[in-house]
Amino acid sequence: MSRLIALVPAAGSGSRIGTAVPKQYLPLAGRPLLAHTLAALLVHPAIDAVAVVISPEDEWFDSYEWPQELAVLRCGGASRAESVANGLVQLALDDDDWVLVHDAARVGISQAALTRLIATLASDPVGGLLALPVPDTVKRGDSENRVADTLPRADLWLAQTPQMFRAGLLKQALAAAPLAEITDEASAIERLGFSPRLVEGEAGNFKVTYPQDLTLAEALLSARAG
Ligand SMILES: Nc1ccn([C@@H]2O[C@H](COP(=O)(O)OP(=O)(O)OP(=O)(O)O)[C@@H](O)[C@H]2O)c(=O)n1
Ligand SMILES: C[C@](O)(CO)[C@H](O)COP(=O)(O)O
Repeated sequence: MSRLIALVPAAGSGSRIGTAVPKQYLPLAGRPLLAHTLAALLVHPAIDAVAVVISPEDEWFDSYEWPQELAVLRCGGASRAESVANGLVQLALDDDDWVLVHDAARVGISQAALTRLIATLASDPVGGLLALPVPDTVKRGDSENRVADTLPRADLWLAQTPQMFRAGLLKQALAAAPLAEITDEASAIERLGFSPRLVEGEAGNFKVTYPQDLTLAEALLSARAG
């Protein structure tokens, strides 16, 4: 029987948030940011195991206590895609196993969104991702920040994570892709000619990217804690 393994890339530097402490270890509602993301995955009943990819140079991870069942892979690479590809190599996976890749920085992932993704993709031949239909009018800008035109948005979605694919297909896709150009798993799969399924995500599953996102994330997590 195939398994479902969550893989969390957490080897980034958080350059856009610009803090001395790397983004994944910033304190958020009483715990390092990464701990919230891992906790959401570890409690989901359909997920068999959770692995985190950290940088080989990481000097922070060992300062905290982590759940014993967490697999820690110290093989992060120069880009997110490289960290995911390296992590997949380290895990002993069957080609049929599902891999659910989720950004450490998306702390707001809910159990309901995880269940929706996993249930929708269980019988899908390709796999897919959480994504949000674009809610605003979309403008293309020119080099002087003036509007060049307004784009039709009916078919536009904002890609979130988790992104869930069979291990064999994902490994093949990442091995064939120019990793420096790949910003998510789905785009590597697309390059093989497949069309990943879009499953409706949620606004709370945003990626903590800029300093102001921390306030939002803290409010979301505190509200959920009750
Ligand atoms: N070489 C890298 C770069 C990113 N990531 C991870 O990929 C996720 C999404 O990346 P992003 O939010 O862009 O994080 P950073 O790369 O840390 O941020 P920035 O781009 O602002 O430097 C994060 O959980 C991050 O830790 C990773 O594992 N390895
Ligand atoms: C994978 C991702 O979260 C999808 O939106 C996103 O591409 C990762 O962030 P980055 O800024 O591209 O590293």
